[in-house]
Amino acid sequence: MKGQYRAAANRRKGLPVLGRSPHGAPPRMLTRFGDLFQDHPQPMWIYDVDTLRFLRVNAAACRHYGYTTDEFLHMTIRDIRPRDEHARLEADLAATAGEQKAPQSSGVWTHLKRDGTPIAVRISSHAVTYLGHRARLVFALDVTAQEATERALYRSEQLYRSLIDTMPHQVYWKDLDLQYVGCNRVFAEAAGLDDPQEVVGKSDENLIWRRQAQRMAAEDRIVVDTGHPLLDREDTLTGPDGKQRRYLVNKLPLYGPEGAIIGMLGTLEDITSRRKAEETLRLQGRALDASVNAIVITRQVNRQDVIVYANPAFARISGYELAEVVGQDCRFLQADDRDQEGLYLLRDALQTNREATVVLRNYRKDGTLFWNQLHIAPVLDAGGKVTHWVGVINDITDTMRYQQDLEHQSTHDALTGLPNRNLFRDRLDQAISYAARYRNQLWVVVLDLDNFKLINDTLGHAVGDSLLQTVGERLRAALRDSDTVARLGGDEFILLLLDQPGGGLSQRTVQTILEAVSAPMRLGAHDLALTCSMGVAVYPRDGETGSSLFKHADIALYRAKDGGRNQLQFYTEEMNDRVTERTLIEGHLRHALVRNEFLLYFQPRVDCVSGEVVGLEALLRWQHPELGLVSPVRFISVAEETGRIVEIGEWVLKTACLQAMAWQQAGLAPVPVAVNVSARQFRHAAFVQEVKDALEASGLEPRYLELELTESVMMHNVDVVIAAMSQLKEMGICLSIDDFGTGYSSLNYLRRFPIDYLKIDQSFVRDMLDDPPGAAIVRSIIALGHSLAFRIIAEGVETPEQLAYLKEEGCDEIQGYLCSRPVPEKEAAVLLGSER
Ligand SMILES: Nc1nc2c(ncn2[C@@H]2O[C@@H]3COP(=O)(O)O[C@H]4[C@@H](O)[C@H](n5cnc6c(=O)[nH]c(N)nc65)O[C@@H]4COP(=O)(O)O[C@H]3[C@H]2O)c(=O)[nH]1
Repeated sequence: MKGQYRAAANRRKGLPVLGRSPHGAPPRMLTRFGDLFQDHPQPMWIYDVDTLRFLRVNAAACRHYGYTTDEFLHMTIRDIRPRDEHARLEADLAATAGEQKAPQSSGVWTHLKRDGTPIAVRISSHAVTYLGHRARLVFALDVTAQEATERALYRSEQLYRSLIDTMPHQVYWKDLDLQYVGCNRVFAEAAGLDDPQEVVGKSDENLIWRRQAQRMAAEDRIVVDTGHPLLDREDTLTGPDGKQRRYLVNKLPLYGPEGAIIGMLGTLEDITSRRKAEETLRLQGRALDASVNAIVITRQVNRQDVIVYANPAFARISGYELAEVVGQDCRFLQADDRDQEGLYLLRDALQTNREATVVLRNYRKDGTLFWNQLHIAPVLDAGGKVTHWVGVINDITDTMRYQQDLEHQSTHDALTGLPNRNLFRDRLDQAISYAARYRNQLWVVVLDLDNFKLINDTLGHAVGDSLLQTVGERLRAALRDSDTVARLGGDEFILLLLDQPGGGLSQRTVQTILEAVSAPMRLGAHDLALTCSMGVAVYPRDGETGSSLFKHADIALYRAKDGGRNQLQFYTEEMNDRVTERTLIEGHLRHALVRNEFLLYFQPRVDCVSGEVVGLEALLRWQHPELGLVSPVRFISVAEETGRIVEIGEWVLKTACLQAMAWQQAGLAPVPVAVNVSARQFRHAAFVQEVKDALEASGLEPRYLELELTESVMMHNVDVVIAAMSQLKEMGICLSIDDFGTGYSSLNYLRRFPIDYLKIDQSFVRDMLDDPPGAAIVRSIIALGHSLAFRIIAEGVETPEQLAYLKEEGCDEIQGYLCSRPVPEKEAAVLLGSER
């Protein structure tokens, strides 16, 4: 009873109830044990192996865990464990399920105090039977603090190890014998070792850089002996691949806890790539500096492209000192010249981060222009973002100047510097579209210098050239800035006159130009008075396109020249008709010879004194099936222009000779036949031979052939002409100058030519009786002609009064309607027959 009471009391006190003695009284030993259990400073408890319920806990357990004994006795050993340890607990319980009596350690566990604080507890236990329960007595040693220290120590060691290992540099440490005590992973790798531990106990002689070992040892020795560190020294060492690598070496003394040097710590930084990169940078920098192209690097700052670098070539090209431009926006290079196509392209490239090449007008510090072919390229960072722009400036001023020169040459006349035909056409086309929009007029004036060829041939090309230059300058000066004067080539100029508000176009405008050209000019030793002929076509009346205005002005010019030069002609529709007719004639003329459409008429020449027929002039006629009998006035000039006159002339020569011979053979009076020879025909190389052939073929004696040449024949290649004339003269052929007075040969000039007759042009004869100066000209031609021993023939004599006057003035022969019109061969034969 007493024992039962005591057990109950003990239970109430939380004392262990270890079972009863077989006699029912609590054994003394248990009581002692109970005290020991209860008072033990280490937490202890007994739990039921089947229910896991606490059966007894000691005071230290209550203190440590914060539960009362009662609370413990209502709990299981699961309740003092965090959830995540439950599985481990079950596994442990299963493993210790046997009735091992021996104490068992089951390691360190996490328990929870009543307030939830986790603690690390080392558990050891052994099986007991407690009050009939299968139970375990548990000793719980709180190792939380110890664990924390160990963990911290472990972590610190780990940290230190990983710190050293993650360092990009090689780290090693040696003892006083200069043997390696440790190193990091990088060092081990560089030394060709698999693990840092392998270095321990080794010296440099055992490692791959053994050749440099002695030198390294000497350095190390200084550090450990003197305590002086060796800092930032560059060295070349053998790398794991056997290649030489560049290192930055640091060596420091290592001190022990007592402050004595116990070894040394070394670091090696592999700077091979850095040095290579530096070398590359140095070379690139040098290349930038030495580049002939200016190079600029910019960076965007506040939406401005600010220069951060410019090379010396930039300073040379731009004239700016580098210090002046760094920090500046590149815009200053364009000054105020902002409206440039290149700038728009540049802006676009900058906005879209594209490379681009543009041409810009830039200005040097001194304000002079230079053409810049700029290539820009973005510089990207590792993330692909544009950080800078590189600009390569190429000074293409010379190229541009050359291009401009070429362009100028292709659009301007080299001699006068005036626009040429191409540029004129451009301007004309532009002016037409402007005039069309504003309903304005514009005038196209083709201008041709009269007798320029004569001046050029007689005074030389140098005089001719300066004459053209002077005319060019005068024309330019006579025109307004808005007008254009261009040189078409030779002595032909073309003007484009614009109708301007307050300055309308009038004949007076063109008259001013005419006067500007004809003002006397002195070229070297020569005083010249020049005249010109002009043809005008007016937009829109005479044409709405450049080419029609061109063509019509040209037609008008022809008319001006035809009309006796030194005049101005406005284009008319009728002129176009003439051109149309020329085209028609030209077409038909092609077939005239082969179709045998030519024939000759003859006009007698009569001696003024005797009244006898002293010669016949052969005059060409063209009998065309559609055009009828075509006058030579209509077709000779066309034949001359097309060159067809050569073969036609040859036909005339042959036919005239044959006819003259036929008349002679028919017993008619043998008189010379005069044949007209055009300048172009005469210049033909085979002309003299053709004459010989015609005489031979007909059998006509040369003295019965006369050749009528115009003054123009004598204006070119004078020596060649004289030589040909002399040959003809030697053959016995007579030569005459036709239409004398209309050309520009002076009588003095004529002296050089072997001529027999001068034929006074009919225009003088026609007017001489009504026009005293005309009569004076006729008189002087006769007088001067005679003084040079020429015979004088007057052409176009129609009236007895004219004949009387001419006779009185001593004219030798006449030709004209007064005697006879040109007549066909049969009628001519009659005239000759009547002479007999
Ligand atoms: N008003 C007027 N006219 C008169 C009178 N007497 C003669 N005529 C015309 O005056 C022209 C004289 O010939 P030309 O001065 O050599 O002028 C010639 C000559 O330069 C050229 N021509 C004619 N035949 C030939 C030829 O075979 N070869 C070359 N190259 N030219 C030719 O054509 C020109 C014109 O020839 P045609 O029409 O035959 O015109 C002829 C003749 O019909 C007159 O009293 N009054």
